[in-house]
Amino acid sequence: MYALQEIEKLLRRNGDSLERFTKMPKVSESSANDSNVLILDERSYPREALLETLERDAPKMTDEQRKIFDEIIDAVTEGRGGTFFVYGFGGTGKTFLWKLLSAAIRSKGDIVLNVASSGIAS
Ligand SMILES: Nc1ncnc2c1ncn2[C@@H]1O[C@H](COP(=O)(O)OP(=O)(O)OP(=O)(O)O)[C@@H](O)[C@H]1O
Repeated sequence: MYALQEIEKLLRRNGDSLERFTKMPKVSESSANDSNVLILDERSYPREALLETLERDAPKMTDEQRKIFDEIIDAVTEGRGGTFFVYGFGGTGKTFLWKLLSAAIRSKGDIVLNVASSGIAS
């Protein structure tokens, strides 16, 4: 079904539709919306558990972690975006901070995509 929906979207962008291909199955209008499984997956993290993590660990943040957390969350909630380079010695809490940022954003149903550049860590 998902593949069909994607094909339908491509066709519509070009002024066409699966409707024209009588032998093809049809995509219902209702399933055409909110149908991207990749997006649905990213929005379906267990929010209660994320909120628990947030409530448990957010108060533990150091002043420095809190400052970075607030700055990044503000950029997200205000839709400003930005590029932030968080650095520090091993064991200083970068991953801890990253998990809290992910939990804060995902618990609202918003999307966090983790990516990594290979060859950078040493
Ligand atoms: N503010 C904090 N309160 C309690 N525990 C913390 C805090 N910050 C970090 N930790 C804990 O310290 C340990 C090391 O932190 P973390 O793994 O986030 O460091 P890191 O900077 O990502 O390290 P590395 O660069 O080696 O990957 C983890 O067990 C983490 O849960």
